[in-house]
Parts: sequence; C-alpha cells; structure tokens
Amino acid sequence: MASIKIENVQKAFGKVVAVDHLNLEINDGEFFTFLGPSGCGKTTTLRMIAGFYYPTKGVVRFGEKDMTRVPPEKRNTGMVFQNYALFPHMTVFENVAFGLKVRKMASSEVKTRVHDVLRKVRLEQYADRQVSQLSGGQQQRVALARALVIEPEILLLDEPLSNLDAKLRDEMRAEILRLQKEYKITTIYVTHDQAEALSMSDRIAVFNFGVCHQVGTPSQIYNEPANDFVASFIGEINLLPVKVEQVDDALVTVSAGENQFVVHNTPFHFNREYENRELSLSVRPESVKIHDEKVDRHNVFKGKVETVQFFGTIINLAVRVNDLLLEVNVLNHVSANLTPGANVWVELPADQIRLIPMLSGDVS
Ligand SMILES: Nc1ncnc2c1ncn2[C@@H]1O[C@H](COP(=O)(O)OP(=O)(O)OP(=O)(O)O)[C@@H](O)[C@H]1O
Repeated sequence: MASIKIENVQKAFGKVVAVDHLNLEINDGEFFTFLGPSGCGKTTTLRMIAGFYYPTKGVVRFGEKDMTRVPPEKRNTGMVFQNYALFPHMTVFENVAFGLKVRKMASSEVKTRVHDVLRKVRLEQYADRQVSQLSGGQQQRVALARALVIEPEILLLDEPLSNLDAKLRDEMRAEILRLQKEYKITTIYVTHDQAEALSMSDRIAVFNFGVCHQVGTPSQIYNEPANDFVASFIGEINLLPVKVEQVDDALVTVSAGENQFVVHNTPFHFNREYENRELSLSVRPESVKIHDEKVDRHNVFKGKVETVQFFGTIINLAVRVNDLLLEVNVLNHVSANLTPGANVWVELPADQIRLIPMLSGDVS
C-alpha cells in the first residue's frame, strides 16, 4: 500500500492545459474519488498516477518516493477501465493470469493466485469461460480480478461502472467497496456521477476545467461547498446571487432583489469588510421548510406552489416567492395542501443557508 502526493502538477497537450496547479494528498488505504464533468481533467490526472502520461510540471510521489517519470510497468498500480479492456477470446483464467505470466511467475503460483482472486470476486466457477460469453457485470469483475491479482499498491478505477445498467451498478458499487476494504488498498475512483462519489468515497476531489475546486469528505463537499460550481455540481441546490447588507457577530443580512435573508454568522466568521460584497446564497431543497401558517422565525416568506413532482419518497415543489422560484423537497408523509396554486409559507432556516463565493461563468 502507499500514499500518493501530487505536488503542483500541470499537464499540457500542446496549448490545451488539461490539469493545472494540482496539489493532492491521498492517504494510505483511502478510497479517493476524482469527480467532475466531462473533460475536466480526471482521466489525465489518473493517467499521470499510472504513468501513462508524465506531467509537464510538478511531482508525483508514492509515499516519499518520486515516481514522476517512472514508466507504468515499474509502478505497481492496477487499473480498471470503463470498457473493461479484456482479451475477448481468452478465458477468464487466461485474462486474469496474463499479468502474472508477463512477470514470469511459476505456473503453480499463477494458478493459486488466479483462483484466489477469482474466489474473491465471486467468479471461480467461470474460470474456463471465454470473457465474450459473460455479462457486462461479470466482465467488469474479471477486469477487477486482473487488476488485483498483481497485488498492486494502488488501484485506479476509471469510470468502471458507466457501461452497466442501474441495478448492476448498485451491485458492483458494493462489490468494489467490499474488495477495497478487504485488500485495504489505496484506491482512486474516477466518475462524473455525484451519487456514486458521495456514497462510496472516504474523500472526494471536485474538478472543473483542469482545476481542483475542493477536497473533502462527502458531507463536507455536500454541506459546505467551497464555491457555487461545487454547490451546483453536487446534488440539487437553490443558488441566489446576493449582496451582503449588514454583518454582526451572530447574524449576516443579505439581499436578493426585493427579498432579505438573515444567515447565522457561523461557520463563516464574516466581519464588516464583507458588507456590500456579492456572494451566492445556497440552500438545499431538503433544507427549505413548508408551513401552512406563518411562523415567527427568520426568513419566512409567503409563497405560491407552481409545480409539484411526485417521486415516491419525496415531493419536489417549485415555489414562487416574489421574484424568486425556490426548489423545495418535502418528505412524502406531510399533510399540507401541496397542489399547484396552493398558498404556503416557506422558511429558509438561518442555520441551513450557506454564503459562498461566486465563480462567474463556471457554473454548469
Ligand atoms: N491526449 C490528449 N491530447 C490532447 N488533449 C487531450 C488529451 N487527453 C485529454 N485531452 C484534453 O484534456 C482535457 C481533460 O481531459 P480528460 O480526459 O482528463 O477529462 P475527463 O475529466 O477525464 O473527461 P471524461 O469524463 O470525458 O473522460 C480535455 O479538454 C481533453 O480534450
């Protein structure tokens, strides 16, 4: 096993800067995810860790060891790709054994190791099957077995589930996590699927346009986004451009058009220098409360329900409050009269609102 350090790394392809100013530390045994939209530099970063690309600038270390220009075959990393990249006319056994045979391992040991790993990925009974005769999920298990059989220090997974249907994806998520914990292997997982990232990772790095915007645990990324790109990329959110009106120790008052909001001044610690600044007010749809009657708290507004979407567990509402349209998710068991046209009271709890920097132009 190994920790990974990425120090001030840049990768340019001609004039295209795919990754810039990247600094990351991935801990030994950690499940770490690179998350971001298509083309943001996730795969390029993974490939620099695998050694398929060398950085234009900066250093990649495993532990303290400088690996920046070490070729892939000398890195002891196992990689799994979206398209499996298996040899279709070889059997499962032959596919998994391939890497060991290249390393000139004795055939008795190859046999033991391959059967061990096939048992771990629950494919032992398929050892003699050609991989072209397997389902997508089974093929991805073969790809995992092939990566794990060489006992790598680091496992690199590049969108491994995106070719699978939703049910298989769920099963394989659990399978990958089980194997990762069993092998206690440092794992980097690349995905553009925020639900996958939130549910699987110890920590997540959120990328956009070659830049890492935030590193944190799933709950930090979701609850305390560093800026409006991270906030809008992860989950649903109401984002309103606001101007800071007044700051005191306990509360911050901001305005958006004709609406004023009051926000707890923790964890922000804003001081009076923030007055007149423009920020984004963010509040998750599940944090907004709906009341039948006016309640005597901050940020309670009269609103009108415009649309109602029923999702089973939750009901999603679009509620008009003056010139704002707020998205609200309520649990299905509420008894309020939630039909289009209904008059409601909407509360944005002062401790559930976040004030975050705006990155103009970057928000998808
Ligand atoms: N070999 C290459 N030559 C030129 N440009 C490249 C090369 N590889 C990647 N790029 C560019 O670098 C940027 C980052 O690409 P990268 O593949 O790392 O993104 P990604 O986040 O993995 O996207 P996806 O989810 O679509 O795979 C993109 O603008 C891409 O077009």
